[in-house]
Amino acid sequence: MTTLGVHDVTYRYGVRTALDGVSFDLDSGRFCALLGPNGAGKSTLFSLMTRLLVTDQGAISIAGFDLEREPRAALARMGVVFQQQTLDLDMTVTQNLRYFAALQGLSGKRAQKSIDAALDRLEMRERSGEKARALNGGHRRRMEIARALIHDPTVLLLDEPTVGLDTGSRQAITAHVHDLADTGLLVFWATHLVDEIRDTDDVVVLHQGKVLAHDRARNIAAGKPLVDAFIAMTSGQSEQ
Ligand SMILES: Nc1ncnc2c1ncn2[C@@H]1O[C@H](COP(=O)(O)OP(=O)(O)OP(=O)(O)O)[C@@H](O)[C@H]1O
Repeated sequence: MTTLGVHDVTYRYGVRTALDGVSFDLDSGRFCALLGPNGAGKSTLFSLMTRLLVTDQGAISIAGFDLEREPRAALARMGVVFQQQTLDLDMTVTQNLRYFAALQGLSGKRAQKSIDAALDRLEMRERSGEKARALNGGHRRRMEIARALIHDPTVLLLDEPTVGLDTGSRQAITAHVHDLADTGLLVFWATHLVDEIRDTDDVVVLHQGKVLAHDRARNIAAGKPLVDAFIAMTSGQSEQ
């Protein structure tokens, strides 16, 4: 069964077409990069998947639930890390996570068990008593990923999660999230940074609102560095 299905999705901001007939299906246990240059439509697609935006053109399904017809069930199967940081810096790591767990209807021992498991997955347990403000950018991001996992989602969406991080933190987060895919989660990771993608990852290349390619990274690269294939695909096409 398709874990994340996007079928013929179109979205316009007034006269500007941000997404134009976008379709792809993704399976569990995979890391899939949504790769596109600035303005490709990545954030618009994420906003549609999280229902910050809605469209009547096309359909999105998550873990078998249609986002339009069964939004609660669909959204409950998804964990999201937005591009902008969304932590309360004056609360500790655990307090931030407990607050989010409560929003998801988890409390008491059940919440604590989920919080501990999520912290362990991101190697953040020993930082749990620290205020978010005391953490560096990389650890704040890990905490946001831990938070997105508390309700045990099927799909983890991350919108350019390494923006603003130093090289070491970027590499650590990218590696952690690849490990999550190995545990059976579908990870859908928007980026314009080709070096975050491994040969064995799936890639959806988005440009000017259209899917240019959907395949394993090594197939898209076709024996060249992926960055060369990406530049060749996305250059030489006029802006809308
Ligand atoms: N609120 C808006 N009003 C009008 N046009 C918009 C709006 N938001 C985005 N767009 C346009 O829609 C297109 C897709 O933008 P989007 O932000 O989804 O791309 P992106 O791939 O996420 O880019 P970035 O990497 O820069 O965030 C762009 O042409 C952008 O200018």
